[in-house]
Amino acid sequence: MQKILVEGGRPLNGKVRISGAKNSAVALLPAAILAESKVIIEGLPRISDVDVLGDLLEEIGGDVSWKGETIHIDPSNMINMPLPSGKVKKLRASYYFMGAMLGRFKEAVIGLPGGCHLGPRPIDQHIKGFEALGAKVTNEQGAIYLRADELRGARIYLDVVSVGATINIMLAAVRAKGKTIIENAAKEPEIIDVATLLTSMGAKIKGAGTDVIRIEGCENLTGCMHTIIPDRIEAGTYTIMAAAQGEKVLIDNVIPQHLESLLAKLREMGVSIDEGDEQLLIQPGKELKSVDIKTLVHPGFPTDLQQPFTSLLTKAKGTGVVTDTIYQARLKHIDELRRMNALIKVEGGSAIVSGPVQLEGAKVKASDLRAGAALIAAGLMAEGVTEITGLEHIDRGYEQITEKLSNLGAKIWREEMTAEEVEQFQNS
Ligand SMILES: CC(=O)N[C@H]1[C@@H](OP(=O)(O)OP(=O)(O)OC[C@H]2O[C@@H](n3ccc(=O)[nH]c3=O)[C@H](O)[C@@H]2O)O[C@H](CO)[C@@H](O)[C@@H]1O
Ligand SMILES: C=C(OP(=O)(O)O)C(=O)O
Repeated sequence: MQKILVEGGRPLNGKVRISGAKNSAVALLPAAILAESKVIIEGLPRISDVDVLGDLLEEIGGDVSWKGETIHIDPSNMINMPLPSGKVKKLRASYYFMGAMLGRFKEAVIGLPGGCHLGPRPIDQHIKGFEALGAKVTNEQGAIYLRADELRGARIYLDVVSVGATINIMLAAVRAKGKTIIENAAKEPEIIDVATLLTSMGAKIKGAGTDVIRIEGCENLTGCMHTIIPDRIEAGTYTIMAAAQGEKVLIDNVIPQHLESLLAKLREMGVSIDEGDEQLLIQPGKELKSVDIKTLVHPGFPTDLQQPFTSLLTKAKGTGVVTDTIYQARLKHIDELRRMNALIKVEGGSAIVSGPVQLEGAKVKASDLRAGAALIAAGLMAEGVTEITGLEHIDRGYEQITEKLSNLGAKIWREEMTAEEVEQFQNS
C-alpha cells in the first residue's frame, strides 16, 4: 500500500495534458456490450475504474485488448452471465452493465454498485426507466435482477436529473422496439459522448445534451471507432491547482465550454484565464478574493470540483460558502483540511471557508476520489510535507497525478507505507 507525499510551496509552471474523461469512459466501455462486432475506443484514461470495467467485460466473454490508451473490445462472444458480486462492487459505474446487458440480452443480474461514499446514491430512476421499457426489476440479496420478454420504447420522465439514469436508460432503449423519450434528462457532456458512440454503432438518438432525448430503437448495432472527450473534471482539478499555486500553467486537451461555471468563478476570484480552442492558460492574480459556490446539474458548478475548490478557497481573502446540492454529504475532506490549519465551519449543510490562511502539512486521509484531489491541492499550497493515504480512491480517477504534477514543478512522490502505517490506516 502506498501514500503520496507533497512538499508544498513550490510554484507550478508549464503544460499539463488532460486524459480522457473518466465519467465518459465508465459508460463507453459497458456500451460496447450492445454491439455485434469490434468497438475501438481511443484516448482512454488508464485509471483503475477503467481497468476494472475491462476485466468485467472479459468476465462476460468479451475479447478485450489494449494498445496504449486505445481499447479494442470484441463483444461478439459475450454471454449473459450474472455479475452479482466481485468486481462490480468496486465502482459505481458497474451499474451501466444493467442497461447494456438488458439492451442486448433482455436480462441481467448485477450486484448493487460501489463507488465513492458521497451519502445515499439511489438508483430508483434507473429502475423506473427499465420498468417503463418493460423490464421486471427485483432486488434480491444485494443484486438487481432485470428481465424483459421484450423491451418497448416508452416516455420516461426523470423525477431527478440524473446522469447515471439518463445514460442507463439510453443504453437499454437503443435496443428497444419503437420510440423512447427521456424527459428531464441530464445534459452533461459525458451523455453526449455516450450518445455519439451509440450513434456511431448505428443507434438513432436525438437531443443528447438537452433535457429531452429521443431514441428510436434498433434491432442491431455494429462495431465502430470512437475517440473519447477530455476529462473536464481532471482539467478543472489542474486549473484549480494552477489558480492555487501556479505562475503560468497551460492546461492542454480541454474543451473550455465544459468548464464555464468553474472558469467564471475563478475569474471572479481574480484569476486570469486565456481560453484557446483546446487549451487554457491560467495565471493567478497576486491576491485571490473569496466567492460562494453552489453545485448544480450541468452547466452549473460540478459537484466533482466542489472539494478541490474548497481547498483553493482557504487561500482567498474573505469568506466563501460552499453548498453541494447534488451530494449534500460530500464534505468528508473538511475535517482533513482542518488538520492542515484550514478555517472551515460546517453550518446547515454548507462549508464556510475563511481565508486566507497558510495551510500546514499534515497526515491526512482521502476518503473519496475528489477529497483526494482536494488534499493534494492543499498539500501543494501548504508549508511543509503533507502525507496522503487512501490512494485507491485517487487512482480510480486521476491518471499519473504525481507524474503530471512533478512535470509542473511540484515536489510530490509516492512511497510504500510501513506495516505499522498500513495497520493504522486500516483501523482509522
Ligand atoms: C447531476 C450531477 O451532478 N451528476 C454527477 C453525479 O453523477 P451520478 O451519476 O453519480 O449521479 P446522478 O447524476 O445520477 O445523480 C444526481 C442526483 O440525483 C440523485 N439520484 C440519482 C439517481 C437516481 O436513480 N435517484 C436519485 O435520487 C442522486 O442521489 C444525486 O443527488 O456524480 C458524478 C460523479 O461524482 C458526476 O460526474 C455527475 O456529474
Ligand atoms: C464520485 C465520483 O465517481 P463515482 O461516481 O464513479 O464514484 C467522481 O467522479 O467524482
